[in-house]
Amino acid sequence: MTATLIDGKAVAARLRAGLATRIAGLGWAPGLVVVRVGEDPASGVYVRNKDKAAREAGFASRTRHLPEATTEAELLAEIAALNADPAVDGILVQLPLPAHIRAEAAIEAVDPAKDVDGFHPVNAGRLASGLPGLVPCTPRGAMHLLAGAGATLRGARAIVIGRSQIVGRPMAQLLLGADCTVTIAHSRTADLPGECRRADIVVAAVGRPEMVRGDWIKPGAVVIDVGINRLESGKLVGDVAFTEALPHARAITPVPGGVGPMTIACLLENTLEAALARRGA
Ligand SMILES: NC(=O)C1=CN([C@@H]2O[C@H](COP(=O)(O)OP(=O)(O)OC[C@H]3O[C@@H](n4cnc5c(N)ncnc54)[C@H](OP(=O)(O)O)[C@@H]3O)[C@@H](O)[C@H]2O)C=CC1
Ligand SMILES: Nc1nc(=O)c2c([nH]1)NC[C@@H]1CN(c3ccc(C(=O)N[C@@H](CCC(=O)O)C(=O)O)cc3)C=[N+]21
Repeated sequence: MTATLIDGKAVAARLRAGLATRIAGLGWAPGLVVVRVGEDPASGVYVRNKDKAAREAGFASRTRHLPEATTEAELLAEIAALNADPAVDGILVQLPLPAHIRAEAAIEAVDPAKDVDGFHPVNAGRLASGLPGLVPCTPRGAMHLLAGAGATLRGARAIVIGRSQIVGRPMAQLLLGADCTVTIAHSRTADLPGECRRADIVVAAVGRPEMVRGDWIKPGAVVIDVGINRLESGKLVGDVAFTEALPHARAITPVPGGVGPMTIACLLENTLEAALARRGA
């Protein structure tokens, strides 16, 4: 067997085109503001890509770039102003923030109704309670890819490797909501290869290049590789040893071109949803 490639770039392009069509029919533009503080170099690229994708789909998108020396109080005041601005439907505070600002404080300052990252504890709590709310973009994108790959979720054994607030935990909640039997693995998990070998669905969100080896993949499993790791050579690789996994998996996402583009498309999907909900449309 050799795995089918799950083309996240193509699925994301279709999703964005669908959003563009819906926005063109609205007669008004949903507003997205990305707040960037300081000069984290990777953030520069991500923020530009988000802004470009948002504009192309017809959103009113702008980036608020604050200097590295911005205090936590100043950032919170900026977020409060965006919360109060009726033209703003979605607010994303780009992470990482400078070390002198507490990320939790910034996340909790965002109006949950405008929290298009889905990171606010109100939205995390809604997800964990099975209630509607804004869902984090990367896990949401991963669910779209699983659906597109025709993966059977009900009753399937799924493993999520990683338990971060932004990827692992919400991913596990979404899989649980889709009736998977979910294992959440992390750095203290005993026998990670053994846990992985039982799984019909593998979601790797660790941040360790090619940690998941080919012989950890159950024959016919569907593999979603969230990891984005830049090697010293400059090459981007995932958390899964891609070439090794190919003969075992039924379908697998590449890095790049897998989950990453879906994260941006789902940010736009969340922004449209937030806009429609806020405006009672
Ligand atoms: N494609 C996309 O759009 C996105 C990609 N990413 C990428 O996804 C990856 C994960 O991101 P994020 O969740 O923010 O990372 P975090 O560093 O916040 O979390 C990593 C998780 O992996 C676990 N872990 C670390 N080492 C091991 C190990 N040896 N075995 C098992 N588990 C381990 C940690 O466990 P513990 O909790 O015990 O410390 C932790 O739960 C990164 O490569 C990141 O770049 C992130 C966001 C979006
Ligand atoms: N508040 C906040 N929300 C986020 O969602 C958030 C964040 N902060 N901080 C950083 C991480 C990372 N992230 C990515 C988005 C797109 C790609 C992406 O488009 N990747 C492409 C290109 C990769 C490349 O060439 O660099 C791909 O995988 O094909 C990757 C990673 C969002 N994040």
